[in-house]
Amino acid sequence: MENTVVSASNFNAWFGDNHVVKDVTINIEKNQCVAVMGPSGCGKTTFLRCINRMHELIPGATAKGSLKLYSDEIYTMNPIYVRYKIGMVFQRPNPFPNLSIYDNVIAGYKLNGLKVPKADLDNIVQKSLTSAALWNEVKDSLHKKGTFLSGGQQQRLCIARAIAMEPEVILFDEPTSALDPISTSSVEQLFHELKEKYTLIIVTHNMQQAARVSDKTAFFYVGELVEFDDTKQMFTAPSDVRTQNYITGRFS
Ligand SMILES: Nc1ncnc2c1ncn2[C@@H]1O[C@H](COP(=O)(O)OP(=O)(O)OP(=O)(O)O)[C@@H](O)[C@H]1O
Repeated sequence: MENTVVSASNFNAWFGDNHVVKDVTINIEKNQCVAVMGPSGCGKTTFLRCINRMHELIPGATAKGSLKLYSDEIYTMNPIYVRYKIGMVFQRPNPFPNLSIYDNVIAGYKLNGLKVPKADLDNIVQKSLTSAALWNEVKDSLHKKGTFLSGGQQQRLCIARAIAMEPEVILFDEPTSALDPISTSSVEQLFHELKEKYTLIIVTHNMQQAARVSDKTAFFYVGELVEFDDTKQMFTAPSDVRTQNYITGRFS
């Protein structure tokens, strides 16, 4: 489909013999916010980590099937390039503790030895922090360590770090589960702004959050993608009894 940014077709992933993502087929469209839900251990994070080639960093982890960014097979692309284009934000904010706010934002450039003129880096830092709704709070302390920020600010700094690489897609793995309600709300607000420019895929255990922020929801169960539909539809009239059981709290 013309608007599809990420697509999987009969995609599978394993840890050794443990088959944890089973024949997943999905098309994710540009500028959508997609929530990925399901009980613990059903393969949500593994699927997310396949999308930016992080799964293979674990010894014994393998994958098979088609997974594309636009029309390119992700598993034949350069993994470093994949991780620029498909950024990731983790459960716990993980700014580099020894780097300043400024250097955290441009860490992807520094770590990969990309030579960019200082004026351009200044511009990237300002633009990325602005897009992550953090610029006004940190513009006078760019050279202080990122770890002095609050948890919510640190998470927005990690979002700015992903944005700095000009991604197409940003993956979020339970991005607010370590944050207080106010920080959670500011990150959720940010999702609405970010999807104007990027495609967002968010693993969340929080159904209210999925309902608040996502356009579409994917429901995983024991490694299978059981249902993928408009979030409203999924929460009001799911088509599969397993989804129904999950959203009504019959299993967690
Ligand atoms: N590093 C690893 N090594 C071996 N097995 C793993 C590893 N990470 C996850 N698994 C296994 O893969 C399966 C899927 O795990 P995954 O983390 O993808 O599930 P999840 O749906 O994201 O769970 P949760 O909601 O609890 O985070 C589980 O059986 C888990 O034990």
